[in-house]
Amino acid sequence: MTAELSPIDKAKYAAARKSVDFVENGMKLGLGTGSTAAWMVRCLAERIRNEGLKVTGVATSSRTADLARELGVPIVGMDDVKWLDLTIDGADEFDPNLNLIKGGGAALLQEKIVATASDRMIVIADAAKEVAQLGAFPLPVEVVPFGWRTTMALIEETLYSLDVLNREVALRMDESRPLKTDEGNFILDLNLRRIGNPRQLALVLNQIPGVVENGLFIDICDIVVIGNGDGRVTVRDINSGRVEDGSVDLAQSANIFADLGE
Ligand SMILES: O=C[C@H](O)[C@H](O)[C@H](O)COP(=O)(O)O
Repeated sequence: MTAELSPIDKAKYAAARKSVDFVENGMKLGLGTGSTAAWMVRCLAERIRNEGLKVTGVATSSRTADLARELGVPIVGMDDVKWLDLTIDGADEFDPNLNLIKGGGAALLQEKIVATASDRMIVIADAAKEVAQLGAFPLPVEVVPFGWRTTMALIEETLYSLDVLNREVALRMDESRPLKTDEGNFILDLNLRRIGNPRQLALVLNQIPGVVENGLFIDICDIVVIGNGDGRVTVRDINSGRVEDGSVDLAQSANIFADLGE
């Protein structure tokens, strides 16, 4: 079958393909969640198959664990390794300081635990995810189901006290029921339009009883790999300040796509 990817999928593939160049033999890897991270798992599986690369993966969701196992990427639990060499994950938004909004796929809790426990975190994203200021993407906050309406009211009050002008908070639904995360929690999406002080907001939200974790990743990401639909990639390292431009061969994306029978 001849697979034709959309420009956005080509961009995600390009970023994912480039990111697996950072993976070395014997590494313990955090594997992110979402459509871009799924490309990374596919590219990693290809390296395992073709080069005999040996890695141990920790998945950040049941979806990623299922995909990785299906493709032959070895998966262990977080408690089996405790610490990781590298995590590669997608993001919903990233700003010039590589602060992120994550959780569009409801996996932010495991993603944050895994990324924080990694020596390095690489975010892979298409160019549209880059923003000057975080907040256009609604900020996901994971809350326990018990008393979630009270938690939501406390969040709204907190946003008011921080002078956040736009503060629409919505319970994320899965058809007619509240969406449940892998841990059985709910997600509240905070439509704030712009987040003036992401560091402060991340800290304050986590003080509210009932909040388990929020989708702001502050000072966690080290490198972003930005992909474009024509195969161009940019690698930006926040620690060294280095920026490198390159490109990946998009022809291989169709092979991976076809190999998977998609
Ligand atoms: O909960 C999901 C994650 O944070 C994803 O990494 C994020 O939503 C980006 O997903 P995608 O690559 O599908 O845009």
